[in-house]
Amino acid sequence: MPPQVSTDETDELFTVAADYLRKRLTPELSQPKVAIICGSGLGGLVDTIEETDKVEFSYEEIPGFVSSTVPGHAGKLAFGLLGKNKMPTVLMVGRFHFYEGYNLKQITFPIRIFKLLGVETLIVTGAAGSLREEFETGDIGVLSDHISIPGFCGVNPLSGPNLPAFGPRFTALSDTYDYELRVKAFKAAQKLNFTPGSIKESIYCFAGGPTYETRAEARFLKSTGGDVVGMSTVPEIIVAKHCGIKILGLILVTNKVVEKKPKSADPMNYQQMMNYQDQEPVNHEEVIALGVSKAKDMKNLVKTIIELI
Ligand SMILES: O=P(O)(O)O[C@@H]1C[C@H](O)[C@@H](CO)O1
Ligand SMILES: Nc1nc2[nH]cnc2c(=O)[nH]1
Repeated sequence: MPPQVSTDETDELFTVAADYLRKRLTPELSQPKVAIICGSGLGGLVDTIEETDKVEFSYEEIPGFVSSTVPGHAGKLAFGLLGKNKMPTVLMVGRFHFYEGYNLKQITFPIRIFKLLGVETLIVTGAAGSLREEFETGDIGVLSDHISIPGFCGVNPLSGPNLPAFGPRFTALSDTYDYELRVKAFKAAQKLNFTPGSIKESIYCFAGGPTYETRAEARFLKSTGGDVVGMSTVPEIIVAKHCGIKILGLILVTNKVVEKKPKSADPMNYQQMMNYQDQEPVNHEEVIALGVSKAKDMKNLVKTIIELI
């Protein structure tokens, strides 16, 4: 397991990164109010910013940032004005994942930079597998809560020395997902005439990845009360909550998690055992393709939510 505490994590490092960006932006763009993290296949969200307004930085050039290594995650920060209300916004086009070998401090480093730049609202997007019959591929989940499986084992981005400049040692997560923002998400979907039922409140299970679930793990996750499962989102959300940023989580259901089992399997019945195997394994290409095909809906949704803020 990668080390949990990066030795170079100090208030100073965050300040260096924030100053680096501030110095290269106009006053209007250097104080974003909203930050958006784009999940797998959802990098197209950056097109919601007018080309003329946009200023981009590759992750490699920003002090303290690591690089995106996953296909479908471009690896750049884009600043611009978004929507009719010209909201100053910063987008992370591509995120970092635990399974890339980064520790949770590295993954969540950008969140505290956003805080220093003045961000008040974080919209986290991502791809996830559905654990429930009623969650179809292509549906959008508005996160109402999460279950962090690594968190139960002490794998938490806030472990190690606390940075009091950002928040307290102990952080309550019972009201992590902002109610008003969730209402705005549903209002925006209504305004955009989304098919009723295609956007639902969801509980996100965070699993470390990079493996997708075994059938038994899928059944276990389902029994925990989770609706969808993914390999990201929660670390960033925990750090944002710690430093007092309001949070909205939007998840695109890219696949059904494989978990089917026969009701009464007879191990000697060849035909029944074949049925047991009839669900196709999930793959990342399928996850990205679904993200790209629903990018327009996600873009419109995010833009409309921001116009309601
Ligand atoms: O970054 P997100 O959470 O959108 O990406 C999901 C989780 C894995 O990175 C990948 C699995 O296909 O999609
Ligand atoms: N763990 C997990 N992450 C995903 N991301 C997209 N689909 C899935 C999935 O089925 N399982």
